[in-house]
Amino acid sequence: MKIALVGYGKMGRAIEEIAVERGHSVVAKLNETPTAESLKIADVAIEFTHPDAAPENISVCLKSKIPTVSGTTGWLFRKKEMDDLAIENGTAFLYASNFSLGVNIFFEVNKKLAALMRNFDEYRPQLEEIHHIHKKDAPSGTAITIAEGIIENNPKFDGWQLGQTKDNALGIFALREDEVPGTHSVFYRSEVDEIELKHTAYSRKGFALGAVIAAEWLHGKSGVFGMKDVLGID
Ligand SMILES: NC(=O)C1=CN([C@@H]2O[C@H](COP(=O)(O)OP(=O)(O)OC[C@H]3O[C@@H](n4cnc5c(N)ncnc54)[C@H](O)[C@@H]3O)[C@@H](O)[C@H]2O)C=CC1
Ligand SMILES: O=C(O)C1=N[C@H](C(=O)O)C[C@H](O)C1
Repeated sequence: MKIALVGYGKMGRAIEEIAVERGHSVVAKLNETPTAESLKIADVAIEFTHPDAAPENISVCLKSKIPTVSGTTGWLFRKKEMDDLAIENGTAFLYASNFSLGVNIFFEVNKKLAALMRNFDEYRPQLEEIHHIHKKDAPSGTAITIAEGIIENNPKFDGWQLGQTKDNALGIFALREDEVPGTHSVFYRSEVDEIELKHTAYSRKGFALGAVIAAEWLHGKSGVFGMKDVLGID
């Protein structure tokens, strides 16, 4: 498969390494908005850039009819526009807040735990995410997906907020430390004990592998997809 890397930063480089190991060729490494010309020979585009740049980058890829995988976080208020563009242009779009297998399993366990805990008012859920100091957005896209999983399964919550909360808002603590690749925890705390569900990424390799597997899966398809489709999770 011929891959265009839109964004050749930490993730772009990690994706290149895995893509080449898996027999693909990287035909473009772009640190600026792509053009139809720069994408011409690509079978798929993989976009990991910046929250402010992602919608324009993805639009160009989809209008050029290139199936596109995006992992950039912090721009999701414009997701529906991108989904519509994929359909209008007869191509494919796949977004995931986190491409690692472990986190996608965590997402499912989190929803089941939230459903179980909704009848136990003595436990209050709270989220924590820890990332490297270069991260542009807070909370992380992954933490937002985890929060949505709890809100869907516990009618006591109707939204999330950064920091300590009371009542109906789920609290998310976003910490920035050194070069941490990404750690996410859900705590259920009572007066007497605590339950913790935690995922720790040791490096960016799991994110990069998931993005390449998603691109392999997307090649030749049309429509709007997520990691659940790639992993066959119902
Ligand atoms: N979904 C997932 O599994 C993961 C998502 N991410 C997200 O991916 C994004 C990128 O992360 P990193 O690679 O660590 O960041 P980075 O800062 O190392 O790399 C971003 C690259 O995008 C380039 N860029 C900036 N504006 C651009 C534009 N208009 N067009 C094309 N390229 C442009 C920059 O020059 C830079 O090389 C972030 O939003 C991060 O949160 C990161 C890891 C995993
Ligand atoms: O910026 C990062 O590095 C990461 N961003 C994603 C997020 O916002 O959830 C995924 C991963 O945690 C790393």
